[in-house]
Amino acid sequence: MNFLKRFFSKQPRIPRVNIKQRFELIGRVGQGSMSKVWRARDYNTGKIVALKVLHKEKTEELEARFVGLDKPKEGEIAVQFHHPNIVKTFEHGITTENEQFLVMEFIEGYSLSYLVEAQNEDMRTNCLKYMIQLGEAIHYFHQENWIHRDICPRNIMVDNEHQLKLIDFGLVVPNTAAFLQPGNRTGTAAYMAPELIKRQKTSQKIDIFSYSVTCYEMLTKRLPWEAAETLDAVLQHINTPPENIQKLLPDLNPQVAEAIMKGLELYPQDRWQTMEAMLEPLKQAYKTNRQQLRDSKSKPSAKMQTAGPKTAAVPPMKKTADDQTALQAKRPPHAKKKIKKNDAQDAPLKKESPSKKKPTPKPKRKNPDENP
Ligand SMILES: Nc1ncnc2c1ncn2[C@@H]1O[C@H](COP(=O)(O)OP(=O)(O)OP(=O)(O)O)[C@@H](O)[C@H]1O
Repeated sequence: MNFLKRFFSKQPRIPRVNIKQRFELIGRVGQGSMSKVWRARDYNTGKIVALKVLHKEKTEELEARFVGLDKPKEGEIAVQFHHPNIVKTFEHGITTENEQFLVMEFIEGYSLSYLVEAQNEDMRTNCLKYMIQLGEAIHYFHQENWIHRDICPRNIMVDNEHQLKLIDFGLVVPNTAAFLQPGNRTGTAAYMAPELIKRQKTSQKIDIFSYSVTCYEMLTKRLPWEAAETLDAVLQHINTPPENIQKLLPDLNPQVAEAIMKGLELYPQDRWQTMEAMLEPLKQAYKTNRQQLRDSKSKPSAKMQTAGPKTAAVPPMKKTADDQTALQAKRPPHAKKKIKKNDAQDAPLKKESPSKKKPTPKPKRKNPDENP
């Protein structure tokens, strides 16, 4: 049947690529739940690339959720993005084994999951900058009329130049009426917007919600709710308000705190209406803090006169960053993450991102799939 469909299809035949002939597979990197990713050398160009080969059955399973909607393939979507905070995809195609593959720029760096967990100097220094970069990537996405549907630290990397890059487009859908209809819960449970969990109509505001959860986690190393092991638990936690981030981080710049809390609103109409609008206070906070930092550097006696900006103290950190003053003076006492990030039961298996230095265990899938 599939053969007949393909035979009569008007789509141009895509030439099959023999991966082993075309690429030198230098080593596996990371661990995707939907794919295998290699650091590879492209024999055609001599360049080092990231080669992502999608798992055939899991991809078919995912595509079946969008049956009749003609969802574009991950590679078709990915090659369209041209943004400094989105990984560059050079090429996509089908292997001789009939798997979809993508050829991307290879990012030397870390998974944001690792940085969230490590809360190292890079993270403390650049956290607000990374939040803004991620917001810019999502804003671009939305302007181009897509919904990402899976914003979470696992799908984000930070390169060695401190540039954040969104890397995974497996669940991206067009922002068109057909794809906004209630029903399909695909995504990562702990980051899913309430309307998605409740199988209501969706919009680009589901990304604003996931983005806000991600920012919350970047700052506090924990999620805004108590542990959510299953989708049922997530259903319960969306009925309780998220813990106010300002309570955990009293010295956090209030503009940043309010922006995040508004992004976590239960009802989409109460959230930021656009990513651009949410970015405004974050950028403002960044600017203010740069200015405060400049002022405090240029006036050595200022320290004696005032205690400095309320949000400036970050005692254990090096005081060189432009944006560190926007962040917290101290981490919350219960910063250790208690929450395992699990998949929606009807989503493709999603797990914590591994990182170069700190591989994380695969979460267990607790229940069988629900119908989308
Ligand atoms: N361009 C890249 N450069 C370097 N490493 C990459 C790149 N793309 C992906 N990786 C690595 O491969 C891992 C898996 O990639 P990706 O998230 O795209 O796969 P996936 O199968 O869709 O994952 P999941 O569905 O579990 O989120 C990443 O966490 C990262 O470690």
